[in-house]
Amino acid sequence: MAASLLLNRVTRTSRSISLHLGFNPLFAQIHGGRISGTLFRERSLATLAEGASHFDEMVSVSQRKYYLLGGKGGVGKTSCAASLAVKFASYGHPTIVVSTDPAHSLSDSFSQDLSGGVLKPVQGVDSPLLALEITPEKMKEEIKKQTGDKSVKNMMDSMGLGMFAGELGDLNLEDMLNAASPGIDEIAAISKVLQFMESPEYNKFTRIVFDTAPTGHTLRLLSLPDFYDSSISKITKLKKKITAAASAFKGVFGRKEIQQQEPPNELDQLKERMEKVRNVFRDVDTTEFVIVTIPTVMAINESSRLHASLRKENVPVHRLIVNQLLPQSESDCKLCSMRRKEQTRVLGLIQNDTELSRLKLIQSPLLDAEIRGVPALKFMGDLIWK
Ligand SMILES: Nc1ncnc2c1ncn2[C@@H]1O[C@H](COP(=O)(O)OP(=O)(O)OP(=O)(O)O)[C@@H](O)[C@H]1O
Repeated sequence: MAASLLLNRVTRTSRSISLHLGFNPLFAQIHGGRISGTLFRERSLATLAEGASHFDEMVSVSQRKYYLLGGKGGVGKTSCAASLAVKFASYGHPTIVVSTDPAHSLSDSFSQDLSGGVLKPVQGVDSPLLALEITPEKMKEEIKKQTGDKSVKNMMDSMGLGMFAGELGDLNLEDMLNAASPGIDEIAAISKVLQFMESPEYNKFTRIVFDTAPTGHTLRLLSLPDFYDSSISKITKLKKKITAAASAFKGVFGRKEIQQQEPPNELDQLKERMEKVRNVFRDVDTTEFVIVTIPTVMAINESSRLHASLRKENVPVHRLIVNQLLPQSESDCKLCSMRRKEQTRVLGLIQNDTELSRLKLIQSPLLDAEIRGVPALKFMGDLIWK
């Protein structure tokens, strides 16, 4: 799309952007020069272009791909995830974008109501693009229904089978589900998404983009499937013991033996879905975690630790977005030039960081307006995903 046409669409449809247009260096760059008396050098664009994302690789495969975007709070995860989803859709991939952050901002980012915990079509995109803001409370209820409302120990006690409860150690599902645990919110969310994925009506969606919660939550998300898996295994083992005990008890009183091979129950299904989550996270052919950061020492350090943890968990990571980079300008205020110097220094730190230097660096400029609405996301997407 011609830059001027895009600019017109942004101006028409995104009030917040158009209010700032006359002062936006990037929009100015697109027009090749002078706006509001400010001249922007051609080399600004050249510098930004160096940090290409190799989007052709991301878009070319027709099989389904999962992209998880994560990083420190407020760095631009939602904006990058939403812009990627819009870009995939505009390249013909039916796409779903899912927020697993309990503090959702997809609706704000798209400037549309996407709340309610159900998949909703995003307006203003040519190909199918659905968005989902996961409602953790709904999902917790669902898990509780599957595992029972009581703690496992209480349940065993009330059944007069307390002697088996030791098998479970300190496991208390109710506490686990009620704890203010973002990891559980996340895993519940992803498990819910997998449920959607299993349904044939969603088969056609070839790109699934996750806007994840800030770093700490996401790391818990990655380790939780294993925790759930072992917990569920314990419960299943216990259930088998109880079934065997009940069977012996009934046998003594001349009742028919309970069949040893039961059909899969809800716990088994939950376990299966946990395994799927774990496998999806680690599958190099289908999944990629994109780290989003900003050019500050603190954010870079956190991103480096995030990458180390993801690597340890065998989660595929190939790209690092450094967002909110100040574009070059000849007429800099003192603050801008000091910040730019600092940002250049931080980019140097990335190059020397043993974790982050392995990644493809994507440089994303700081725009002088909030990125809200599909036209603005398209604009941002064209700068990042190329
Ligand atoms: N490159 C950019 N230029 C200008 N504004 C930006 C840029 N990237 C993000 N923003 C703005 O910064 C704010 C935070 O962005 P966003 O919601 O995408 O971050 P986040 O990492 O998802 O935040 P949270 O951790 O709170 O979910 C938004 O107002 C967004 O429009």
